[in-house]
Amino acid sequence: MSLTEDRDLKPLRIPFANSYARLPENFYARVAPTPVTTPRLVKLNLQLADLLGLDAEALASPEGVAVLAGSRVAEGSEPLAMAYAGHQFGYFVRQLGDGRTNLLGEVVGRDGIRYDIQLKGSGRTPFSRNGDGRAAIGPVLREYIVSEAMATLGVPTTRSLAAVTTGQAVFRETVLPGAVLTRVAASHLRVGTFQYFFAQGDVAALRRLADYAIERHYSEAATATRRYRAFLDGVVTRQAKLVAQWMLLGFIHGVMNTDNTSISGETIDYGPCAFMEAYHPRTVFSSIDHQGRYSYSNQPNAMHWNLARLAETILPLLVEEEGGDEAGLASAYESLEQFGKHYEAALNTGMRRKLGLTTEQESDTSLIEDLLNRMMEQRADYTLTFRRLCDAAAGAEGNAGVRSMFTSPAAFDEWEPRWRQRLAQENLSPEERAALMRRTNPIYIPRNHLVEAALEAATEKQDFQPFEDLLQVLAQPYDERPGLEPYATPARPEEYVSKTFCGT
Ligand SMILES: Nc1ncnc2c1ncn2[C@@H]1O[C@H](COP(=O)(O)OP(=O)(O)OP(=O)(O)O)[C@@H](O)[C@H]1O
Ligand SMILES: [Mg+2]
Repeated sequence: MSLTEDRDLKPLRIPFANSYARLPENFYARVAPTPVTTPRLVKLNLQLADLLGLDAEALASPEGVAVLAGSRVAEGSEPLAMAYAGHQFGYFVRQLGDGRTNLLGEVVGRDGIRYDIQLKGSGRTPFSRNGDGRAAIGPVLREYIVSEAMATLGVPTTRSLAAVTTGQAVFRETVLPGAVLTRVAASHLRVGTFQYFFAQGDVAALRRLADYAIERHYSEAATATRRYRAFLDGVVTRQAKLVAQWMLLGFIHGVMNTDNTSISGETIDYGPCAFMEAYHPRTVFSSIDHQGRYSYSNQPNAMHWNLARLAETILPLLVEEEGGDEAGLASAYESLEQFGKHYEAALNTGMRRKLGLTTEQESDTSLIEDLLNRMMEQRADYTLTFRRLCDAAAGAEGNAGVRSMFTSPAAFDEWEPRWRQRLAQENLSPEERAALMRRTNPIYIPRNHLVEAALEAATEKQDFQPFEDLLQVLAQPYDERPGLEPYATPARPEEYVSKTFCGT
């Protein structure tokens, strides 16, 4: 990138305003990133830098790149690795923690929100266990692509500020180029952070952590009569809405462990994630998820389970707040019960919108289910079916695209009259409806084979052009452009399934 060759240096100043580093010492380990040999900037997110009030030119200078690679600690940075525990595929691990990431510090963005700036892949920490503390270029770019695509699609998520290569090899099944991702989040608090102190029976730390989370993310809870209940309600509501958004986009997180479930309600940790292509509720991408624990349709259950683990950790606070064991427990249950209601509401509203409906009728649920069942039987591409439905909404002459999604188009033809009858009960013109639908059903998502191709070019040939091209297309996911058909098309499933998505 030519910006790195700029000799006219601007000093790098990051206006850190750290709060996590003020918490007690047992919340983290103070540890600086490990310097690397030859850092090289692959990508800098100019818009995000601007939102954070950071000087992009200075970030792209050799000094800035050294900071982004972890070779240099910027002034005001108080690097640390956060402590956390977590249930991984249902099994509890008392101590995980940031084994390959360093929180550099926090900045307050132009939007007034406080953001963590964190390096991922920046070397060993006291939480590394047997890991090397590093990340390979492929997974770093996958996280960059998918997190930024999710942000553009309006899904709460961690963001990607930069990707740099380290010049050092990492050893996985093969030797791979190493890289560091600069990740930005409203915070990196996880359900697992609460579990860490719960496992130690440290109620004082839990209270401190909950108060910190309330101040940072749920200020409305601070003034509530039952602040910890209000906090739990807040997390439950945000996570229910988040998972509904994933479902509406066909997004499969892949590794919904409690340490990968954020308190802020943002999507975090893009490991074995993928967008579903042929619709099937039981789709799994992670090669280690043999039981389908984190399959597409199990995501709401998995999240509800994770939230129950959170509720468990703050039970002592709820008991105190309610003035008794039973009342405290009842409060936790009541809060968790809200998950289904919020999830269903968000899902149904979103699904109606996908179908072009602006009003609500009870029979809509069965209309949606009927379509999804037909899509499942016919292995119809999830994203494209809804997108081509927008063309059909403009008039029956636009049916060809959506019909072609079904192996047997009769499956669509049988459903279509039901849908058209329902549409006729609303007062939108076909053009208005199609336009509305095109703003909710993306045409471009991070197609798995394109993500893989971009990662492969970067890994094998240090060719970052496919990565750049993909990012550019994904920056306008709703706006269908001529010549970009390959970006909208799935690979043949048999080509795709042969790849595994677990490289971290
Ligand atoms: N190469 C590695 N070296 C050291 N620790 C690692 C490495 N890879 C993963 N870990 C640690 O293993 C645990 C689980 O890893 P997981 O893949 O969920 O997280 P991650 O992708 O490293 O990070 P995050 O959740 O912050 O996105 C975490 O504690 C993580 O820090
Ligand atoms: Mg993780």
